[in-house]
Amino acid sequence: MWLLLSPTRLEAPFLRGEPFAFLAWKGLKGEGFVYLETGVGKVNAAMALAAYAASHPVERALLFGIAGAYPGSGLALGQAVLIGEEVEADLGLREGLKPLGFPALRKGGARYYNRFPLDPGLTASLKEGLGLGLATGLTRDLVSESLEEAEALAQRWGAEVESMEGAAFARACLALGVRGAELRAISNPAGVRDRGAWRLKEALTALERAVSGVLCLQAPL
Ligand SMILES: O=C(O)c1cccc(C(=O)CC[C@H]2O[C@@H](n3cnc4c(=O)[nH]cnc43)[C@H](O)[C@@H]2O)c1
Repeated sequence: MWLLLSPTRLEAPFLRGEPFAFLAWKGLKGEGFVYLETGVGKVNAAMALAAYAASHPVERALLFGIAGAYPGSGLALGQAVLIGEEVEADLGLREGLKPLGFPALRKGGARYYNRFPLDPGLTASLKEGLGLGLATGLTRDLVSESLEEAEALAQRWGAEVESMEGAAFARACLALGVRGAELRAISNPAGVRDRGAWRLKEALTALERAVSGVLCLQAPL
């Protein structure tokens, strides 16, 4: 059983199931999955996963949604990618959390500051099963508002994809011991606010294809 999460219902119009309410969230119970609409941003993503996992067994979780692509990423509008690692870029100083001297998370002898891996085994299985590429995600509660800002973030952190939830989900998965993967479809160039340059329809088509593929994969993941 998958726990599927997306920030908005607009990113999951293709999912069919029995509607239900869980605390502050709405969801669907479908064939092989439970879906939760988390709401936008880091706190919503982490809260929805943690609250659900506190009262239900979660075998594996997938966060999916639209995202921006940084300049020079090589990613096309409408392209779906899996995220291997997430950067929480608005935590600590502009240089990150390390200069402050304490990690965001300690787990199994490891210290995590601003970078949080998604589950490597689950991500590798999805990459092979779906034939998708892998990218590094960057997360902030604020979206980039110019190409200059987007370029600087991409350079500073070595990231290709910008979203508002990924790092919070990855970090919550690590903290809770949930196997988690993240799938994004590129809707816009990061830093470009002109909606005429966005390709929402193409991104939603790519999400539908990839999420349907995830639900169809037979091998035990
Ligand atoms: O109005 C704007 O300038 C603007 C710019 C970027 C994103 C938004 C959203 O409302 C999207 C929120 C939603 O989608 C994800 N997303 C999509 N593209 C981006 C992006 O370039 N940077 C960050 N997040 C993006 C995000 O994860 C939210 O869930 C509006």
